[in-house]
Amino acid sequence: MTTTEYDLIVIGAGAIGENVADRAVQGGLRTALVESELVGGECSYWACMPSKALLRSGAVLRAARSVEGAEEAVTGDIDVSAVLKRRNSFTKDWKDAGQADWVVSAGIDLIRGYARFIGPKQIEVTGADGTTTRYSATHAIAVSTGSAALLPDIPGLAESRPWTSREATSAQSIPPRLSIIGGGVVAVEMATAYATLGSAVTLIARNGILDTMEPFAGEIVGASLSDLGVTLRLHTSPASVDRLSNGDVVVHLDDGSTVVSDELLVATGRTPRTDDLGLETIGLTPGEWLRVDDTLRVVDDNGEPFDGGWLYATGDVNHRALLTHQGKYQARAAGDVIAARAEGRAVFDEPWGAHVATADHRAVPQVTFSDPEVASVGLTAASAEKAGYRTRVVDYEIGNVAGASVHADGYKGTARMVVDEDRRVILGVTFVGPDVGEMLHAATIAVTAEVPLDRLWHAVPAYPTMNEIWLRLLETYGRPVGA
Ligand SMILES: Cc1cc2nc3c(=O)[nH]c(=O)nc-3n(C[C@H](O)[C@H](O)[C@H](O)COP(=O)(O)OP(=O)(O)OC[C@H]3O[C@@H](n4cnc5c(N)ncnc54)[C@H](O)[C@@H]3O)c2cc1C
Ligand SMILES: NC(=O)c1ccc[n+]([C@@H]2O[C@H](COP(=O)([O-])OP(=O)(O)OC[C@H]3O[C@@H](n4cnc5c(N)ncnc54)[C@H](O)[C@@H]3O)[C@@H](O)[C@H]2O)c1
Repeated sequence: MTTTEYDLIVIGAGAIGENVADRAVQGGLRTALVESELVGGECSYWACMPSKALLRSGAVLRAARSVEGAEEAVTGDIDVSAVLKRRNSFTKDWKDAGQADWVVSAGIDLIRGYARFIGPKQIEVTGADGTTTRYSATHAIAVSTGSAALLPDIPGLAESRPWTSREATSAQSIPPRLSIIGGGVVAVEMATAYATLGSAVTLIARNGILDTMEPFAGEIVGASLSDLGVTLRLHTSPASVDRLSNGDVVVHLDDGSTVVSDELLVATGRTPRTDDLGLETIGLTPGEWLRVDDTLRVVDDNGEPFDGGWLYATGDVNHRALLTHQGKYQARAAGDVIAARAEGRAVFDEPWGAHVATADHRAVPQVTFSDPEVASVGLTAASAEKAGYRTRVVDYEIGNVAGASVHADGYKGTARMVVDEDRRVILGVTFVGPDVGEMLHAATIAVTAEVPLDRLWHAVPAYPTMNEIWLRLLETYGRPVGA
């Protein structure tokens, strides 16, 4: 069998793999990108975009209903079929011709099929018709195979044909009753979407809601899910699941009660897509996340580049931050550093250098598109304390800001800033409230650039915008008035 050679092979053409390949080509490398399903990956077809499209119409409707004068103009209900049609347009009806065209136009060789390692720097790709072809890389292989929904080991669950995020984001009709296991981001967003679109939703969350975020985020979002009609079953776990002959799904909870629905969505986290990648042929363990250094090189148990440093992993599969924007940030660094190393150019791998993903450790922004939204970056108060910082926590009600009171009648929201008292810089910010997602980037800049609080006073927010929350947080923190 002949083997075709490339400088770099990227496995997985999700948002992250595409960007690794693009940067490497721009850096002068002959690059192949292998994809077994749809070019664009999970984010375009079964995650970010369709989920946000399912949520947006309801968010706009609620926003109009929260402003007197506009409220009176809202005379009808949400148009479910129009929402689903709009969602389908974002996923291009699950066809990837446009994204595949972009890959080719970027100078990347697109290889359709399922890739498996057959040895160091070597892969075999199985096409849809079962034929296999072999490829080798002179410099590097980057694994960008993403993650899949994790099905917990609950008796009867797998047999009851549960939905994962894929079915929840691509459903063409709304089940009358939907139960959801999980209290994280997927569970909360899909509970919001499906309750708005007419399902009777029950959310089963063993640890409460959004439990890795600031506690007030889960409290506010939980209360608003209840207002939307979602039944919350918190601090209880599913013991077993049955799919009855009439199609109903029954979740038996560990408190002895049951939840019956038409569909059951499992939203309990992710598992790496490394189980069938031939990792055993290169000395790695199938099914594990691929641990990397800050230049996205896979590392061995001692933290050293694995097998001399030809293997990279970017995006969900390295488990640093399971978010598209953060994976793409890694991809830019990885594509550039692979090209720099291959061409013998300078490598900038010091913290915050051009070839590292330092922000993964310190400043990961995330917006949860619940109602209200949760926008956060950096450390929570609890995680900052755990990390050993001497902190001060400043809270402020966003509704007291003039811009928020104009934005929506009775605006309710909370902001928190976590300050490193030794350096007087911000470690983390969380905003909860309608439309706070669009305010997050200022916080990301403040945390990433470690802008001193004294200088932040000079970043004047425009009046009357909700960004005046910054001024209120600083005033609450206090400013030295001089001796
Ligand atoms: C419901 C949901 C909503 C989300 N919403 C957001 C959001 O709003 N914002 C955000 O930032 N993040 C969001 N995320 C997270 C985001 O979707 C992921 O972080 C992102 O998709 C990861 O991209 P990736 O390229 O690493 O993996 P993927 O997008 O999974 O791409 C991996 C690609 O590799 C291919 N592949 C796998 N194995 C092989 C193989 N052996 N050979 C060839 N090809 C292979 C797959 O087919 C796939 O196309 C959401 C996730 C979910 C589940
Ligand atoms: N807007 C966004 O940025 C966005 C939206 C959706 C998803 N995502 C990303 O996708 C990833 C996956 O989201 P997710 O919500 O599936 O995971 P998650 O880790 O956010 O939440 C998992 C939830 O499942 C619960 N859980 C775990 N095991 C369980 C079990 N055996 N029984 C009962 N409950 C169990 C956990 O307590 C938690 O509430 C996240 O890391 C997130 O970054 C991002």
